[in-house]
Amino acid sequence: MAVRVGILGATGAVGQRFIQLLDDHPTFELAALTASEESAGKTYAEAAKWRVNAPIPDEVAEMEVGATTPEAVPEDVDLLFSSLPSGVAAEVEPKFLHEGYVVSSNSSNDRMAPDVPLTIPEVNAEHLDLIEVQRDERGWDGALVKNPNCSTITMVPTLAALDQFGLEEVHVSTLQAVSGAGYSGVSSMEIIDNAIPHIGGEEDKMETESRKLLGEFDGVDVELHEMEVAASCNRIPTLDGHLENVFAETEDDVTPEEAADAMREYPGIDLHTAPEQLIHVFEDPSRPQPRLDRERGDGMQISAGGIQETENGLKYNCLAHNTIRGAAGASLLNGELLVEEGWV
Ligand SMILES: NC(=O)C1=CN([C@@H]2O[C@H](COP(=O)(O)OP(=O)(O)OC[C@H]3O[C@@H](n4cnc5c(N)ncnc54)[C@H](OP(=O)(O)O)[C@@H]3O)[C@@H](O)[C@H]2O)C=CC1
Ligand SMILES: N[C@@H](CC(=O)OP(=O)(O)O)C(=O)O
Repeated sequence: MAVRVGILGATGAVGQRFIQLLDDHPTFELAALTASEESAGKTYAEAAKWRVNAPIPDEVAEMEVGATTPEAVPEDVDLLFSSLPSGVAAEVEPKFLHEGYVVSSNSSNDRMAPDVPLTIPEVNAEHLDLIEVQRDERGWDGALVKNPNCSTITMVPTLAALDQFGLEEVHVSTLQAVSGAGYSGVSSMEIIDNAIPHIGGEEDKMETESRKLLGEFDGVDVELHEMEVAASCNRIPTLDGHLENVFAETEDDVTPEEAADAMREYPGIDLHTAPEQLIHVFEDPSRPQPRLDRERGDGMQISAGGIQETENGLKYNCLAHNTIRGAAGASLLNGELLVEEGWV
């Protein structure tokens, strides 16, 4: 049976990716679109500055955009995807949760809240049971689930694969695409012929969210993973696809071959939007590259390569599409997991 879904913040860059990914989805039927007061009342085609390189699906172009309030969303909508600016989401999402909506959110507010599941379905699906705790503590009939930050989600599946060797310390340096900052986030004069060695708040997100994602859930709390994570985040002039250089220290000795096997064999999940193989490992040390590899698995696969031994562990590179696996695709996959596990 079809699951009726809506998108909060549907006109934005991530909202547009949701629309692209929901087109022809086998179970999700798009039934509501919301945005700011400025867009409310317009058709989607009038309200959205469409920038995806495929046309707006015909049936979506003519849909009316509503205000981002529970009253503007039909009651029979089962699941909401949220891609609002985090300040707006912090104010608005709780209103929907009080009204009983289940919200799969990409916005960064509440990701580290102890009673909010922060999930990558292939990595820590069991954290979803935090919803019980959340409902008890907040009195919500609905449920709030978050996906991690785009740079975090690029690295964490590779770390999950290496955790069997005892992760102790992780250093990561990122080369992040401009789409991560949104359409007007970085001006062309700032970024062409340049690199910017600072992205506000990003390093802290990578250092904390990764430890929650790999943390142990005991049925009540998530105990953060003990590894130390230090991140350095940089913006470079690519359009999509975050590339990261990771240095991982492990308790046990691990060869590059063992690490590559662990990544290749890390299990995927049987959900519509999930790639068949979660991590693709390149032998060619010059891969992965953003332009060549970001679309692998329809933008949902993680790529890794250049795995080498260091004194205390390994170094390697990884890459993912930041607005698909790192944003809309991540929320969509969490939505599919919520349905699969019976929360919707
Ligand atoms: N993981 C990643 O790579 C990325 C994550 N993100 C995160 O996703 C979220 C959305 O980002 P992005 O799509 O780039 O943002 P945009 O600015 O492109 O879109 C924001 C959306 O929110 C709506 N909106 C803005 N203000 C309000 C308001 N006061 N009330 C209701 N709706 C409002 C906008 O509507 P309107 O068109 O009417 O203004 C629009 O639909 C952010 O939290 C961002 O940090 C973003 C990019 C990439
Ligand atoms: N900060 C990310 C994008 C982003 O918006 O992240 P978050 O979902 O944590 O707000 C980038 O610039 O590439």
